[in-house]
Amino acid sequence: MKSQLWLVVPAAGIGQRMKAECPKQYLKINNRFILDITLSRLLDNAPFKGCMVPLNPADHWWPDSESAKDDRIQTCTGGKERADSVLSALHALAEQAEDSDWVLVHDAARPCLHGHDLSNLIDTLSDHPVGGLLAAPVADTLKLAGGGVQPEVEETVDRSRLWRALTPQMFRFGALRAALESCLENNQPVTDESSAMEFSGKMPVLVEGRPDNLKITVPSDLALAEFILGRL
Ligand SMILES: Nc1ccn([C@@H]2O[C@H](COP(=O)(O)OP(=O)(O)OP(=O)(O)O)[C@@H](O)[C@H]2O)c(=O)n1
Ligand SMILES: C[C@](O)(CO)[C@H](O)COP(=O)(O)O
Repeated sequence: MKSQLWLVVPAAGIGQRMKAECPKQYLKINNRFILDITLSRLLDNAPFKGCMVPLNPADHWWPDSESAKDDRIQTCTGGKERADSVLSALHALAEQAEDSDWVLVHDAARPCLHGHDLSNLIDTLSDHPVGGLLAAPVADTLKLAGGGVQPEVEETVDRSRLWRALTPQMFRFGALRAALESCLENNQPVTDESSAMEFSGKMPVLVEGRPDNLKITVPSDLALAEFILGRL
């Protein structure tokens, strides 16, 4: 039987680095919540069986979103860290998904995902035993900072094999769930799904994606995201 494709969009963060009046996923671009833009760009461009969005328990914006009225989308309660929220979503989907199904995880804060990158990731990994992630080769010279209040260069790092991890990241449902459970049980901090799979001994595939798949993180990212979306 063909593996189904599930979508998890972690949206339970508080956007501390954004220093905004609301969590950044509820800031607006062209009068739409960033979360709604992200979800529509995913759900309208790939055949997902279902979508789970972990929300912050204090989230009171969701009922006013377009997505709250979309019956393709379910919600659950997120956790302390992003990995907790993703695992919470996998637990919420456990009755519906098979271990061999694919789950694609994409940050709510990345609304600029290009449809070609989404379909290329899915097509590239569809027969792969492990899965992988969108990523972009590092284009800048990288410096390793020394200690101290005014950081100084300790060394210049060889960037020839360094990539920036993006999202979506796509793995088999059962394997990702087990990998995240193991990391969290062992207090192994992970900031993306690939790290959890790596800790379980796997080697996820790097699928090159557009560097403008921006994660809105700090205030200056908002205008940049608006510009990028205007050109997609
Ligand atoms: N406990 C958390 C933390 C983050 N996220 C989500 O994970 C994505 C990427 O995380 P990040 O950019 O770090 O968002 P925040 O944690 O909100 O940002 P900050 O670290 O500045 O607070 C975001 O869509 C965020 O909503 C989540 O679902 N649950
Ligand atoms: C998942 C991610 O977007 C890949 O780069 C990144 O790790 C999220 O990190 P954050 O600190 O939760 O923003």
